[in-house]
Amino acid sequence: MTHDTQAAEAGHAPASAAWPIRLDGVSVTYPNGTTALRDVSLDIDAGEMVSIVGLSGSGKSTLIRTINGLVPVTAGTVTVGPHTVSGLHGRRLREVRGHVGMIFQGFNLATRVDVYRNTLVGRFARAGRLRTLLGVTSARDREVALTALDTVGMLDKVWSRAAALSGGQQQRVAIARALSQEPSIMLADEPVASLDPPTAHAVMSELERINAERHLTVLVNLHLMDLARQYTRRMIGLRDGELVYDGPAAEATEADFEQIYGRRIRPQDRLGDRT
Ligand SMILES: Nc1ncnc2c1ncn2[C@@H]1O[C@H](COP(=O)(O)OP(=O)(O)OP(=O)(O)O)[C@@H](O)[C@H]1O
Repeated sequence: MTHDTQAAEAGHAPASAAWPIRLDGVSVTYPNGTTALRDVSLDIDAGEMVSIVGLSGSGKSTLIRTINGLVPVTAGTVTVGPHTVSGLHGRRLREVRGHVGMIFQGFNLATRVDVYRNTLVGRFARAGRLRTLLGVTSARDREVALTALDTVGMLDKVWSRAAALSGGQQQRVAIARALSQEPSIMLADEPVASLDPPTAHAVMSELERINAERHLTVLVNLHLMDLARQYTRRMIGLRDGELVYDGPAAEATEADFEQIYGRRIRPQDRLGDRT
């Protein structure tokens, strides 16, 4: 009997397998007329960890948000695993989102609530409306949430209020919340932009480890190219909504930097190396 069959027989959803991501000719124009993505096509394999770099306003957030349907596409198609996201609405879109974990620059935790309950929220991402409304959790929900906290080294803070944690600790809890979903894809929108350099490295290392250990597809927006080089093998560069680089991060040259950022590299473009 497989692990998944055992899990299904025990009455709970099996852990998810990683999903690939495909964008095919995707353009996004917001209702105010701003075009944020222009004819972007890319393929990300299941289990890959890929960074997206570019200046503020280049379209990084928009790209990531098309993947879980937070931003509708104007043209083209977005496919995640077996689902075409573009065109989905309502319950079917919510179902797909349940498989996509998301981490934000500002952590988005309920700061007055303890770490445990913040993490358990991830378990409701794939639950029915009634169970979510009633807030009913199973023994497995509690176990998955606590395991996720253990994975990111936050188990000893389980009863702390989120507001009492440092930025780096809050981002770890946000990662644990996303892991509690047992996601097939993890999207991270500038996850380290609010953190000091050592903490930024620690959080990036965490994402790198989760990608390797769980074989989870990870897509991470970064505005600093040196972080992309240090933590991801493949880097995508956006400039004014256009894909201008897609290749090995380590091999990106100063000329590639200029192509993506439209200017020469400056000292403030580097966070510094991991220790
Ligand atoms: N909801 C929105 N309505 C209208 N325009 C938007 C909206 N969201 C983003 N934009 C515009 O779309 C373009 C791309 O923005 P986006 O946030 O995707 O870029 P980004 O590279 O993630 O930048 P940042 O790091 O500053 O968020 C910008 O010109 C931005 O002003």
